[in-house]
Amino acid sequence: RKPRNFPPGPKWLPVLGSALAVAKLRKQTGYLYEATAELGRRYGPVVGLRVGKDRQVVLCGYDAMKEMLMKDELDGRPQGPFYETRTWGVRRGVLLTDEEFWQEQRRFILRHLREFGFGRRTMSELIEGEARELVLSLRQQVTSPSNGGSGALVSMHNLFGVFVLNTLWSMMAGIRYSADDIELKKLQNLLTELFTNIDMVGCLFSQFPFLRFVAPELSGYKQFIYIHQKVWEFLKAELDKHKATFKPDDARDFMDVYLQILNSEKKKSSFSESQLLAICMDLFMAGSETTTKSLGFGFLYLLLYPEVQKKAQAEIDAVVGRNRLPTLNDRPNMPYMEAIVLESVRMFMGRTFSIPHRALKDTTIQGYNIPKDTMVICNFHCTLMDKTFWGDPEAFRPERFIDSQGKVFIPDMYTPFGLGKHRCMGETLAKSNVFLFMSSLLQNFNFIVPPDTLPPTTEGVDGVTASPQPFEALVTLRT
Ligand code: HEM
Repeated sequence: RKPRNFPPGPKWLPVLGSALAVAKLRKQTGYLYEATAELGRRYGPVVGLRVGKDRQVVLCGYDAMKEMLMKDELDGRPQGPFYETRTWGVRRGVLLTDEEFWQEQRRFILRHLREFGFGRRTMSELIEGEARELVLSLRQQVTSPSNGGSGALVSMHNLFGVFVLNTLWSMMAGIRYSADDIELKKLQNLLTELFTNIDMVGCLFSQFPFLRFVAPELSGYKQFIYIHQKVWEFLKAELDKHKATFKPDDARDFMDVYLQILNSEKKKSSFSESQLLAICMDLFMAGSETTTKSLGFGFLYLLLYPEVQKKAQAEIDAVVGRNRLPTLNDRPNMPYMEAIVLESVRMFMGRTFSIPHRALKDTTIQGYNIPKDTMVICNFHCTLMDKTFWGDPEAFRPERFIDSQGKVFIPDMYTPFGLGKHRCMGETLAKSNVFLFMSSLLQNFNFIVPPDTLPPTTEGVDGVTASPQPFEALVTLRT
């Protein structure tokens, strides 16, 4: 039964709820974000759904999103097998936990990651180092005699993964992976596969939990467990190495600081070894896929909009020159590059949702009743790709973020990192990564659509977060 004054939406059928209506629209439009945006056009900016056991509210407008993100009683995260199985039966980590447990852990992570550079000068140096490695590795490919020294065909959508992860992992665990690390590559491929097969609102086995037992493979349960086990084993091996070399008075990275707390008598009950592994898993997942895909979409559009590439290169030449790589200190003087970063993230997040929230008690959004335990999620497509607001949302036009004085201007409607207390913890790191990786590459190389091939499609691959479809660029050295 629909609760009284619940947000409007498609009819609820027994057992399935509105699952069929959503699935039909998804088939027609190709994407879950498009399907729910269509429901927003039909029913208004607050759409009420039931998918299997889950009561879901999808927000399709800025006012509704802002109201939700700023309300404490909507700061919960969903519960159920999907959110518990990933950490072996109890919700742990920081991405999908709530209330006191989450507050304590979020505060601790932010405070201590800062000690190792997060948001500080050391972080810029780390990213600059990774950008340098990326440029060197691409230069080797481009100038390789096997390519006749005249450029190389480079697979762009997965070029950045390891370099992006290294900027976070150096602070978390003091580790820098090589771009050819087979184990890490395997793990990243598994994660990409997982992210393609589930949605931000869950998947078949989370909405119809009995399917775990009757159709473990078909419902995605088996794959979900397998991939989480692999990630867990990978992180556990790193933790074991840390424990073997741990010195109580000499914390080398975040893992060590956490181990210090675990060894101390004063530790609070939310701290445990499995919580440390869950934090690592959350940051691993939240930190690398998002930034990598923003870079992927960014370069895809730079291929499609060569004039944007030229304008960016002119700014880089004027501010940085060619004798050194860009640094974060150059950023205030490079509004066009900054605008390209904002536009790349818009193109990525405009194809996806926020992380789901949960009502901690009965409340309202835009006058509709939201009963306790309802899942509430923002459809960022409706704000970041809103035609009425942006005019030409499908176009890659960094100029939209530059005001008449040539300064960067960010409208309120631009909220790809969320708002309120759950706001993304990695916003500064992510934007700095995209800025330095893009500007360092554009300073040194030209990226064009390979001759005799069609330009890459802007159609993404649906999933938890959208990815660009695999595409290649012909990369040549700038002369
Ligand atoms: C372009 C890159 C990124 C985008 C667009 C992005 C976006 C978001 C969004 C929309 C949320 C959800 C806010 C909410 O639930 O209300 C979030 C949460 C989060 N992000 Fe990011 N993110 C990015 C990169 C990163 C990076 C690099 C990290 C690594 C430190 C990170 C760590 C997190 C964490 C831990 C949360 C959960 C925060 C909480 O619930 O308290 N993100 N992010």
